[in-house]
Amino acid sequence: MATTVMALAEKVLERVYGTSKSAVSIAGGDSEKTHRHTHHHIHRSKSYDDSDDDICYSDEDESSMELVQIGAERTKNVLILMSDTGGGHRASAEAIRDAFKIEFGDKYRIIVKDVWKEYTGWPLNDMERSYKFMVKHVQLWKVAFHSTSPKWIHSCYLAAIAAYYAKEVEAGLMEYKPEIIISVHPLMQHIPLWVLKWQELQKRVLFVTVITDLNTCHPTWFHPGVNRCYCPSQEVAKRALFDGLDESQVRVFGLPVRPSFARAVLVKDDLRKELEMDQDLRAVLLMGGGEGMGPVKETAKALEEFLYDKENRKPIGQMVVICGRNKKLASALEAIEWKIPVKVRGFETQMEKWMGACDCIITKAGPGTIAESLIRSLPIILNDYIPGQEKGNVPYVVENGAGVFTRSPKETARIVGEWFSTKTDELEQTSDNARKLAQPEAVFDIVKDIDELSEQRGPLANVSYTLTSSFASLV
Ligand SMILES: CCCCCCCC/C=C\CCCCCCCC(=O)OC[C@H](CO[C@@H]1O[C@H](CO)[C@H](O)[C@H](O)[C@H]1O)OC(=O)CCCCCCC/C=C\CCCCCCCC
Ligand SMILES: O=c1ccn([C@@H]2O[C@H](COP(=O)(O)OP(=O)(O)O)[C@@H](O)[C@H]2O)c(=O)[nH]1
Repeated sequence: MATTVMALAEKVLERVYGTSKSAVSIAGGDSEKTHRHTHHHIHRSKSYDDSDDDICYSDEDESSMELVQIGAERTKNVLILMSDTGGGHRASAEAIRDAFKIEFGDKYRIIVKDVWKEYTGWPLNDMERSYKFMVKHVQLWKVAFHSTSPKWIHSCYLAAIAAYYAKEVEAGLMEYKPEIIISVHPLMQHIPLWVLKWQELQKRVLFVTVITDLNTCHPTWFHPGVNRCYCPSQEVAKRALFDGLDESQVRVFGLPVRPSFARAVLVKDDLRKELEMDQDLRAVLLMGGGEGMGPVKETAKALEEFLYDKENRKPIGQMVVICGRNKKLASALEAIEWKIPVKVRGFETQMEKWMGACDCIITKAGPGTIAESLIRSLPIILNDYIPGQEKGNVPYVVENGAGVFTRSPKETARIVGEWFSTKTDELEQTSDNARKLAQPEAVFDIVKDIDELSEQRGPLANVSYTLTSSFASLV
């Protein structure tokens, strides 16, 4: 079945691009099918001299693309492919960018881009909105997630989209002239890898995937054509091997979290002063990912009740609510007169400070927020998860003793109330467990491994593209 679908999809591609002398593959791995094509919209002749490692694509026609290798010492371009479907992909992309800068200074030029959004059309350029809509209607997301899990189904969808947008994606990739491409998104393996193969660049451009889901991730993350697949946990690594990746492709370092979490020395008292919080009361951080999802308002109201000592008419705790990009939620919460100290914030860029100033966190099971909370040793109450990719994050936290799961706002507030009064030992124990699970160095291990891979490739990897304006006009 998969083979038939692939063959059909390739026929479509042939119609779109004509016949090319380069090898074209759509799905990769076992179901990969290669054809010989001549894409007549790029007239080029290739000269490649193995003996001195010179790579040179010169144009038959000056208006074409030229690919020239230059000195080994120059800055290498690294393109990180991401999309703002949720806040986690951008956070991981920025973490990788910052770690490259810290470790290697100017050796690499890092570009973080949603190439789909900038270069393609519907549905690829509208994934943020579609995703937001789908996760609001969770049953719809559940069906979409699970029904696209079989390889033949998602390969077929992606091949059809590739047939339509390959030229645009190619233009996007060429613009940034990457020697290394890092995908931090589940839907950004197949199409770029196929374009690289079509361009005969697969051997020269390093392509790695950094998975940002902790457990039950979608199989589109796993593409056998990658040079490396960085898995944040052993659970994900097992899935990668099961889906056909080779052990030599898989590395497990942890989920990449911004270096400001790993490297900063933060003192709670100083942070509370800086953030104008109460110095003495224990603090709970309440959030719902980059989009402020989940039962945030209901939980805030319940917390107000449980963190207020009615007998003595004084608060026993304070609360910080980070609403992310959910402006409606922020203004609704700001309009409430609270009995306890409450800070309502919008999208915060220094999450490490807010987490460092608090004693526990309530959040939906977003992998980024979980990994960051573990680094800050915050006991976690998970109050929601997106079906599919976030479901497995719940046992990851709960079974490791780093937190609890409950969907009930009242139960959540009761647990926080106890942690702040009669069960402070439990709070500390959970905090210790969280610290043990944290992998603050993951992002540095990932960039060091990428650097090593790139060094191993030697000067062959030092490819530079020259994209002439007339090539651009062809795409
Ligand atoms: C015969 C069966 C028919 C079934 C019909 C299904 C129609 C297909 C429609 C939609 C495709 C759904 C894609 C599912 C793949 C999901 C891969 C995945 O894990 O995506 C997750 C990301 C979001 O990232 C996560 O965010 C989390 C927090 O919110 C958390 O941070 C986590 O770490 C992240 O991984 O989701 C996306 O990016 C989804 C983008 C949705 C695009 C919707 C486009 C719909 C329009 C047309 C369909 C185009 C077909 C796309 C091809 C997809 C092939 C798999
Ligand atoms: O105001 C905010 C809210 C969230 N985040 C970050 O957004 C990411 C959210 O990722 P997660 O995987 O938890 O959930 P998603 O938003 O992808 O659903 C985390 O790194 C958060 O620290 C942020 O920087 N500022």
